[in-house]
Amino acid sequence: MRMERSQELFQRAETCIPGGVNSPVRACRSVGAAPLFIERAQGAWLYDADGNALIDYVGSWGPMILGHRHPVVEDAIRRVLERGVSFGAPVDLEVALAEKVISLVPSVEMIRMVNSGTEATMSALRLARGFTGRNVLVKFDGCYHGHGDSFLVDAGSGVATLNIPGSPGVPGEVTRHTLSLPYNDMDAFRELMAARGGEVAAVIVEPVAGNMGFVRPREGFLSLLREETQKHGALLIFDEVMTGFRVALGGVQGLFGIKPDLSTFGKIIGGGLPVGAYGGRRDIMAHVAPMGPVYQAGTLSGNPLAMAAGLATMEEISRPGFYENLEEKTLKLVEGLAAAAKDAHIPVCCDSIGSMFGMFFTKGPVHSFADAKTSDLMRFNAYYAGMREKCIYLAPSQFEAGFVSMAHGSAEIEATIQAARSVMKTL
Ligand SMILES: Cc1ncc(COP(=O)(O)O)c(C=O)c1O
Ligand SMILES: N[C@H](C=O)CCC(=O)O
Repeated sequence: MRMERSQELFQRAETCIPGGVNSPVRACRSVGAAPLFIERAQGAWLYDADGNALIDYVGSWGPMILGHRHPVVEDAIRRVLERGVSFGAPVDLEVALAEKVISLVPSVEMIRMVNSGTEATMSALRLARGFTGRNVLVKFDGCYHGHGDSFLVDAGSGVATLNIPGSPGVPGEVTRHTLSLPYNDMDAFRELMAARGGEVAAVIVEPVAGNMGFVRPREGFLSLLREETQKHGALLIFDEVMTGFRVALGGVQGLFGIKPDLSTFGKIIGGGLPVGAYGGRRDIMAHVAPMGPVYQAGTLSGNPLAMAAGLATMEEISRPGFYENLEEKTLKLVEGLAAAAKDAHIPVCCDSIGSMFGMFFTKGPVHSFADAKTSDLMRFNAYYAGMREKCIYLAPSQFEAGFVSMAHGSAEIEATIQAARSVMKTL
């Protein structure tokens, strides 16, 4: 694989952007590689600056569920370009997207659009604190809820990848209100709520975790969170920035039939443009300014380009059979990867829900961040390097999930499994 142009661009980037990237995981540091600079994308494929064509399982970290350059999404964006790209005033498209999300997610009665998942979770937490008059936030180790101060305690994604315990610049006065528990540990959660439930403003969770690698909730875990929060007057926030419209049309809450008080979204609802959103019970959302006193605002919030791309994406994924088809592709991929590992006598733990998947290099089982960290990272790094050399583009970290898009056909899935078969033999 040629990399001269990517390397040249990265050297330039390192002189003017911290680490050469605008988000840490992209730098590929933990896998000891240099990032590929992407020139363009089409369907399931990325084309880099050196002309390499790669099968993409990152999908811009989740949004590209239809694949790259879907014609319906592009048409919707083009139509907005003819109207103007930003007005800082209400537009019909924001109402349509709000109505669409509300129609698909029963727990969401009102919703506010923001510009990123980080903004969505920060705003939801402020709202939960404003609504309950309490300060304590309960989260789970290895979950990532964006880079807001309160969430940078035992966090997943880049924080886990770079092995950062917290972050300088985050005041202890803020994080002392954050309590982090092992994911899926029901006894620890019961005990915490029994001791401090009356102080808890919100419990936030990735209802299927994707930022410590892919980890599904144990049976009863999410319903326990629902029962205990209700009992103690705390709000339950499902962070569905990654899982929303990814694992199923109604997100994890639709799949498992649990109604959180608030939910956060991002990624897919923006169709690849910068978007986040938080929504939930009407009586809680009524506290958001200007309807209520909890302040939250945004110059570009509800941006028409992003609303149009999101809305077009949402229409496409609402078509009958969409999720069944996508899940079938993903299962085929995951079964193929597991079989490749088995034949090479390499212990792995593969799993998926909908089109979100993961593979740990451990015999498992993996129920928590501590379990995820038993994965053989040297082996993961070698696997990542081998797959990239074979033009399979995976997230450059064991602590990230993978995504299949509607544009992945059997040829791409089969090529990926064959690449894994040959790489696994070398590990
Ligand atoms: C579950 C979850 N919450 C929040 C975020 C933050 O979103 P963003 O990167 O758009 O700020 C992410 C992704 O980064 C995420 O996966
Ligand atoms: N895991 C993160 C989001 O889901 C990766 C995106 C990023 O931080 O750049």
